[in-house]
Amino acid sequence: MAQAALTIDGLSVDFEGFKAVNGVSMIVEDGELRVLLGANGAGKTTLMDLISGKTKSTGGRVFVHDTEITNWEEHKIARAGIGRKFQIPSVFKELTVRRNLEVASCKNPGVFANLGFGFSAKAKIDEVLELIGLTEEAGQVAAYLSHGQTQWLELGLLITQDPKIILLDEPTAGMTQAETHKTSLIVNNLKGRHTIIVVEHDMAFVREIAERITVLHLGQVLAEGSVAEIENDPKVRAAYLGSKGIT
Ligand SMILES: Nc1ncnc2c1ncn2[C@@H]1O[C@H](COP(=O)(O)OP(=O)(O)OP(=O)(O)O)[C@@H](O)[C@H]1O
Repeated sequence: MAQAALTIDGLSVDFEGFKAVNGVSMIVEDGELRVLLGANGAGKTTLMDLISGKTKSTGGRVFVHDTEITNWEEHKIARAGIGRKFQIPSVFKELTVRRNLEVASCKNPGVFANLGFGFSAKAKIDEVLELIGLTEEAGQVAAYLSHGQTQWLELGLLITQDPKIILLDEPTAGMTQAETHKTSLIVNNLKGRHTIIVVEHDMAFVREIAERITVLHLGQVLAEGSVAEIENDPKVRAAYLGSKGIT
């Protein structure tokens, strides 16, 4: 049976009486890709903030595998294996794509020490370049990348650090249709290699990547299931975008 990578148990946060996340429980298995859906204000970003330690919870618990990380400091949670990609990229614009990945790999020498220096480190970076679809741009200075390419490089920086769990906040925000499609190919390639939680509004993208979806509504879990189950769930249709359902 698959092992739980992330266990969230009754997680809550109270902002001066307002419960933005209210008793959320969910289990994400090793290698699973989980999509978090919900209307504006449902609590998705706050839940990601609670998992990554940006916001401290007022109730409930979070575990990475068997380690409880509830309300640890953000950097300690990152070290425990939770990597988060924000919409605002943190790439070094003056460095090439490959150099950016090399710098990121130095932040986690353990991964590369295991592989040995030199050829193996290069091979690992080549593998990441391939995964994020930037092999041809390896020698290009990051400043000249398109918005989509910059986002993929940012994802590459995260992968290079080998987190146990990757949190992606709206990875296709601001992307063209073609870039969104390529992002779905990249995310699909990551399936099974990494445990990933994606917050996303774009249903066309969600249909391309989703296995299991958790729907949040008013800070609580409203439903959990496959794309088809979620799209046909009357509770979800009623709560999400009024009576029009998910579009
Ligand atoms: N620090 C805070 N103090 C008070 N209220 C907050 C705080 N952070 C978030 N909220 C409120 O909590 C609710 C959930 O917000 P959150 O940003 O998590 O929703 P979301 O599902 O990510 O929405 P969106 O899709 O619009 O990003 C909102 O009503 C928001 O105004």
